[in-house]
Amino acid sequence: MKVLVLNSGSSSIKYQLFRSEDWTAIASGMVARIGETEGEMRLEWLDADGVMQRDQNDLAVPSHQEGIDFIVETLQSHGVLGDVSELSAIGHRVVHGGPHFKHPVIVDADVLAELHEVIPLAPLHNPGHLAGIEVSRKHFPSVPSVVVFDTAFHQTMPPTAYRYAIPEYLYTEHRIRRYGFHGTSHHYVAKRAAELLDKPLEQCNLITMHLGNGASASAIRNGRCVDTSMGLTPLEGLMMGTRCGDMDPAVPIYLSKHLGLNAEAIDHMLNRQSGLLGICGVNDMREVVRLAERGNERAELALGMMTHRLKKYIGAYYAELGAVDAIVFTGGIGENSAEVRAGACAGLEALGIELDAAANAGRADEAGLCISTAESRVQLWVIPTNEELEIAQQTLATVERKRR
Ligand SMILES: Nc1ncnc2c1ncn2[C@@H]1O[C@H](COP(=O)(O)OP(=O)(O)O)[C@@H](O)[C@H]1O
Ligand SMILES: CC(=O)OP(=O)(O)O
Ligand SMILES: [Mg+2]
Repeated sequence: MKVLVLNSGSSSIKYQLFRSEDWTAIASGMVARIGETEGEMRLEWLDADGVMQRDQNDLAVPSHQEGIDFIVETLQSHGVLGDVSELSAIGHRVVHGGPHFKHPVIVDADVLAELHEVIPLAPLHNPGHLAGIEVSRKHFPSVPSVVVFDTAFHQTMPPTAYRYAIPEYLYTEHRIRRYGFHGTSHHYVAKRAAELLDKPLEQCNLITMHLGNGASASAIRNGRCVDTSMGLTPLEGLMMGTRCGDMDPAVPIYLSKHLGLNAEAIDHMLNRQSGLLGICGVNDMREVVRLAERGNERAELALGMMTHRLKKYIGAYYAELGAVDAIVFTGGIGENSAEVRAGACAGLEALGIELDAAANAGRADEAGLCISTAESRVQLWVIPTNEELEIAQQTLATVERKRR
């Protein structure tokens, strides 16, 4: 049997098709630059002889709807999806589950209505997710769709970590609190770290750093999340590609009062024009590092700001946890940028955090890469995330629980 996973982001859709017997990815790919004049489409799949095939083009993809139509049609035209009766379920990443969703659920009319309600809490992400669900229900009306939430793993946080120090009714009536995101990824790498540490997850204290376009850190005590850096929305916490992360909450008030910006303009500025992009004009970390190496001062500052804040969160979460078995780096930046990892760990030797520079220069594959010295009290690991695999496994488990 097969499980298809759609991970629709703000401007891209990543997908993988798994064979559930052994969780082999039999197809994977992405549609990116949705809404731009040139798109980017990549597909890799195993053909009938088990040989990996590739296809790519740069045709424009006007919307998420068309992107998903395109994915399904491409999979079908290459014979990868085959007989629809072989598809057990479709798993969808949903960034914000709001206050209601603590576990994955099978989509029905009530679930769809609740998802529409939480769109304002994740405006960059949730509209794309809904398009994904609607289009896959159109193509495969008989196949259950399951939604897996980024917020779910963080539901174990205590109120001391998830409440904001604002009037109580904002929480009780409006559910304004810290939710946290990238939970599927934090959970996946935490499980992998436990395997690598050779301990049950329930006995591991970890700090996990998911550093992609969006970035967040989590403090994990005995395998459960006790704090995370993102908040009501994915804007709080670390500095990101285009998002500002932490700052004085008076800044938006100042922008409104003294620069005359309305809510829409402030939202756009802080979500899409800030972060690395706001400081040095580019948001791709590869480009930031290249510019910084050539002595570009704005890029040096952007890199320095990002690693300064990573270090602050490592220190804060270390203090919260009291003892830390390992710090895990993942996401496009965490998996690939030795500069960012080195900057985040520099000067933390007194905390028992010792980076091995030669190991840090290596490449992490699925097995994970240990980048701490043998003496380091806290192990440092690079562990590639696989949100799609985690979603596929939770999707199948959800459908099977329903059948029983
Ligand atoms: N070799 C690399 N060195 C540094 N940064 C990288 C490298 N490869 C990818 N990245 C960065 O990873 C980020 C994207 O991360 P990813 O996890 O793929 O994003 P998303 O949040 O969209 O899933 C980009 O900032 C990109 O520059
Ligand atoms: C929640 C979030 O920030 O997701 P992404 O990193 O995919 O943008
Ligand atoms: Mg991501």
